[in-house]
Amino acid sequence: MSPILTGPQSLIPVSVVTGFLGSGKTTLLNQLVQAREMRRALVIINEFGAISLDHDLIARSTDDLVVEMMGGCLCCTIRGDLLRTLREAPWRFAREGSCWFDRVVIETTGLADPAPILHTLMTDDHLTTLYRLDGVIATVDASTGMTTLDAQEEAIKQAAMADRILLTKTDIVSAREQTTLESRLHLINPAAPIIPVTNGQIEPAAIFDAGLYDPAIRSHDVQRWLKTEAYETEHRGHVHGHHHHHDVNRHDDHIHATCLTFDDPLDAEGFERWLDILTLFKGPDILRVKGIVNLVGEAKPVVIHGVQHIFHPPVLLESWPSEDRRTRLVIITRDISAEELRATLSLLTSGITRYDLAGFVEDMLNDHAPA
Ligand SMILES: Nc1nc2c(ncn2[C@@H]2O[C@H](COP(=O)(O)OP(=O)(O)OP(=O)(O)O)[C@@H](O)[C@H]2O)c(=O)[nH]1
Repeated sequence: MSPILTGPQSLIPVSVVTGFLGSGKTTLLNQLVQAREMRRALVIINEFGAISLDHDLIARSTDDLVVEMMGGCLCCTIRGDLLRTLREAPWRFAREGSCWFDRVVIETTGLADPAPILHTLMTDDHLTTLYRLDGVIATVDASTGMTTLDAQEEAIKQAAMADRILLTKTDIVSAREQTTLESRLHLINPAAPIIPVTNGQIEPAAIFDAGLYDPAIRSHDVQRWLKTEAYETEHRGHVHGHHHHHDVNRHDDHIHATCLTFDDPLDAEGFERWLDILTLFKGPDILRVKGIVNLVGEAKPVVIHGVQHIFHPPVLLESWPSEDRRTRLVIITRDISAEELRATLSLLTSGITRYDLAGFVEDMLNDHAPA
């Protein structure tokens, strides 16, 4: 390599896109990958839970630049999957003997604590000879951001560590709600510009090439988190926040993902009723519903997105992304067990009786009754 190309600028920039469940990371990536600046980007997606849908949902034209990682929560597998993927990528994706990509974008899971990810990117001996951390981008959902910041520490960390905060879904909140959330975000992270973004539409220049990530200009909390991470890595192995475990569907004692598949097409009415009742009674604890659905009488697949109490308009895809025509749902819940969720599935069957429904509603209410 010519000396002119050595130094930090010759390293491949890595951007980390973080943001809580359903806050619009994939929507943003789907827009970004269309941009000229992203032609030679390697995109690494990680998803929480055993069934992966993002890979099917990301723009088809980008197939060969998307690498997907499975196996659970990215903050836990950092030592394994991500590290290995990044180390191997230059030769695994070499074309005619040289590294083919000139940028890496990593989408974290919505539950990822960014600290261990950033720590690894900044300190791993091998990675720092290949890559430089360009920037951390956090998406914050304007419609559910406040409740999320109240309930989930991960969301605060994500916003605090970002160089840029992208405030998504401002199209569905009032100006007042937006301002209140912006003020709170500004307190959490005074250094990051807050950029409103609708449906992922933003110029890549506005978020890339932020310069070397510099924790020194981040808040004291961020420095403390990064230091804690360094300490824990050195002294105790990788332990942070939640228990280490091998169940890919579990994040901590409260949050876990349930994956449901249905071989036969679903009745639209029953399906809708089931979703309605779930959100009505369990709304705040249904953190995320994501799925590709095969409905009776509809040849095209329907993609559904729920984020807490908000159900986004379903989208009809032009065609099935693969041979797999089954309905696949991922439901991420807080303090609702997979068994409880499965028990609600009787609502999906069309021949439901009033009695069943009443019983179900009663069960839900009892669950919420004070002990
Ligand atoms: N109205 C509106 N909806 C949006 C906007 N951005 C994203 N959405 C919708 O929000 C839902 C979730 O978006 P995703 O991009 O899948 O969110 P995500 O952060 O990738 O979700 P996870 O990977 O599950 O954490 C989808 O239905 C999107 O269409 C926006 O700016 N406005």
